[in-house]
This record gives sequence, structure tokens and C-alpha cells, in this order.
Amino acid sequence: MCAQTYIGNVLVSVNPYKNLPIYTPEKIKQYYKKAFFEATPHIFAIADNAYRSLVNEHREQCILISGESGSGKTEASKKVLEYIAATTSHLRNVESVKDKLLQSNPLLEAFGNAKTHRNDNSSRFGKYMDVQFNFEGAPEGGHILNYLLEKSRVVSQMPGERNFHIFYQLLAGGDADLLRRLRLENRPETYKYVTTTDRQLSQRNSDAEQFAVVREAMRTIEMGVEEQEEALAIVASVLHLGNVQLLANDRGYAEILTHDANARHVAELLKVKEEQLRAALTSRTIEARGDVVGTPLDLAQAQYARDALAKAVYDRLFSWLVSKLNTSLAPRSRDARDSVIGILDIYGFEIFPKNSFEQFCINFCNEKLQQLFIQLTLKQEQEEYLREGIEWEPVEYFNNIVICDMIEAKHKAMSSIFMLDLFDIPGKLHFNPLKRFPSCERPLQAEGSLRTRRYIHAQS
Ligand SMILES: Nc1ncnc2c1ncn2[C@@H]1O[C@H](COP(=O)(O)OP(=O)(O)OP(=O)(O)O)[C@@H](O)[C@H]1O
Repeated sequence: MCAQTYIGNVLVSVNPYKNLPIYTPEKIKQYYKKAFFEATPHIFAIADNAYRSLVNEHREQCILISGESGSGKTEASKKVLEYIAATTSHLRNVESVKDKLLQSNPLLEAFGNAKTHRNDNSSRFGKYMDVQFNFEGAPEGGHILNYLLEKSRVVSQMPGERNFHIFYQLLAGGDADLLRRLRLENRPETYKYVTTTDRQLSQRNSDAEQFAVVREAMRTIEMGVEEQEEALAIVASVLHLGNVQLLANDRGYAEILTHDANARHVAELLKVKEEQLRAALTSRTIEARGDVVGTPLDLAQAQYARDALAKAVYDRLFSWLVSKLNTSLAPRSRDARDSVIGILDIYGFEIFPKNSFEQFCINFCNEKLQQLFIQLTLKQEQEEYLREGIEWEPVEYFNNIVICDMIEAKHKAMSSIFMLDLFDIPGKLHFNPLKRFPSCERPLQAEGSLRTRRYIHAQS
């Protein structure tokens, strides 16, 4: 039984962890053009309500999906897209936009999701997707903002967890010719950056199948054959980079053996000179008062530099893929941009963030969103009852303001102690999700204070 209920217009849903017949075309019909409370609580009702308000009241919409890792946020966001795809115009050009919107998921999941202890397909990045409509209410395009990719996973994973899916998919699903061109062997256990347990090896079939889906998705978003291969070459370069063997010489400085083929493969795949790559991995250049001085790195520093390069290269590849998706999703008509349903899938918090700074930022972001939720629903609803003299049983809730204060209060919180500008960090990483929610940064007065946007908070 999939438990779904409402608190005000907030949908609270519990992950059933099994396929229930509640997302069928018949179900879609049941929610189509229904008043919000006319049918039982459902993610389709949220999607329908957002779409109706957009079309009838010309108000931009945002569906915010939050919850802990594995609670079903990504699946919920896909259901919203599926509902929109099924209930809007079926003209050919609109169908092509819908295909691209739907196909963006397997692609983003391949490069941005991984198996964790909590979820076999856990999003390790945050995503804000705008679906843009024309004046007739047909989807014309979309735009994706990605933030806080968990880069640390590229070079190390907790026991029992995996690296991003694409590494395994490429090794399991790439044909012999492709693997030869990328200098890869189809044995994941050869590569230090990918963890391989017996169970993970037994996933090879589904990894191979998923690779075919990813290639199809690449074609749908109009990536040419060369572009596809370049993207995969970068994935391969990261695998080879992890195998570059660094040794300490007699003087304690890091060296790469001259016959190390991995360094050669990385240089070839990234199209850089091998000598330059070797120098970049084993020395650093300091510029002081116009003088440029090269200093050799010790072994630990060189290993750090190698891993930092792998993380940076993968992170840029991911951002490039998103920009590629955005080019393909860009609406052809300028009218579309004013009419938007935004879906924010903030990746799930973990109670004990391990060593990842990104996870810490995401946890903080989730706490701020929880504050928004408390302000919008629990606090305001109860204050309204009080104002209007309605009798009710007060609902006790934990106000997480203490947690937010612990992290961000001026002069005494963690951010001051460690001199972190938490709002600036995600900003530097292209996107500050909280900026999308101005109310997070100042106390809320009324829903109207959110200007044209109306927030529907779907809490998984
Ligand atoms: N409505 C649903 N019906 C059936 N199974 C579901 C549903 N929602 C989620 N699941 C199952 O739970 C798994 C985890 O869901 P999902 O990936 O959406 O979680 P998440 O909240 O996005 O997690 P994370 O924050 O780790 O990305 C899915 O892979 C799927 O197997």
C-alpha cells in the first residue's frame, strides 16, 4: 500500500518499494482536470494542480520534492514529467520536446547517480528542472540546473557502494571496438577507482542494458557520434587516471614510471601532451613576483593531485552534459520562457554525512527547506486557526531552527568558526538552490510574499 496523504496542499508520500498499479494511464485519467481535493492524494494531483494553475491563472509553479535518501524523490519527479507528457498536446514537435525531457533522466542518472547503502540508484547531485510551456499550455522546452555533484565518489567509495553508474555501464556495455579505442578492458576489477564486489559484478547484465539506454538517450538529445565518443573518452580517461602508478624516488619525490601505459592513455584520451600531464601530476608551479618556479611533489601530494584532476575532469564532463541537454531542450519560441513549472529534486540528506563536503552542504540545504516547510504549513496554518478562532488540537513539531542556527548564525555558528560562506559555496558551483526560494533567506510573511510563484511542496 502506498501511503499518500495531504497536509494542506503538501503531499506526504511513503515509498512502497514495489510497483503498485497506481501510475497507469487509467489513473492519469482519474486525475485529469480534477479539483485538487476531489480525488485521493496522489503525485498526479500535484502535477495536475500545478499545470491547471499555470494555464488558468497564469501563475508560474514550482514543485519542491524533499526527503531523505531513498524516499522516492527522483521517482516522484519522473511521475510529474510523465503526467505532463501524457496530458498535454500530442503534436509532433511537442512530442519531441517531451521525449527529450523524459530522456534527460537516464542520461543524468548514468552520470550523476550511484549505488549507495540507502539506494541502488541514488542521485548524487541536486537538480532543478524547468519545464517551459507555450501560451497554449504545450511543453516547448526545458532547462536543468545541476548543483553539488558528489565529486569525491569519483575516486573513492564506501565499502558496498559504487562509483557513478556510467563507469560500470561503459565497461559492461561498450562493444569490443569502442573499448579498444578507449584502451579499456571489460573487467571492472582492473580499475582502482571502481569498487567491485561479487554482487556488483553480477549486475553486469543490467549495466550493459542500461548502457544501450544511455546511448539512445544521447541520440535523442542530438549528441553526434563524435560527441558521444568524446564524452565516453573522458569517462575512460578517469578510469586510466586512477591506475596511474605514482612512486616515491630516492629523494622522496613522486615519479611516474616511464613505461606506465596509463599516463599515455590519459594523455591520448584528453588530447594533451604526455610530458605535460606527467609534469602536472608530479610537480606544482608557483608564480611569485613574475618568477615561475616548479616544485616537485612528494608521493602524498602527487596522489592528491591525481585524484583532484580526476574529480575536476568528471565534474566538468557532468556540467558539459547538462549544458548539452539544455541546448537540446531550449524552446524554439521565445513565448515559452514565461510560463514555467519548476521541479526541484534536492538530493537526499544523510544523517551521518561521511567525508563529503557536498553532503554537508546538501544536509544544510535540506534543513533550510525544512524551515520553509515549517513556516509555510505547520506554523502559518496553526497561526491562522488561532487568528480565526478555530478550535484544533495543536500539532507538536520539532523546529529545526536550532540546527540552522548552529550552522549559520552570525559570529557564533560553524560557518563563522570555519569562515565558510555557505550561501556562496553552492553559488560558486553554478547554482545556489536557496536563492530560488527567497523566503528561506528571510522570514515568511504570507504566501503572497512569494510574488508570482506558488510553491507546492511535495514531501516524499
Ligand atoms: N512510487 C514508487 N513506487 C515504487 N517504487 C518506488 C517508488 N518511489 C521510489 N521507489 C523505489 O525506491 C528507489 C529509491 O527511490 P528514488 O531514487 O526516487 O529515491 P530518492 O529519494 O530520489 O533518493 P536519493 O536522494 O538517494 O536520490 C527507486 O529506485 C525505486 O526502486
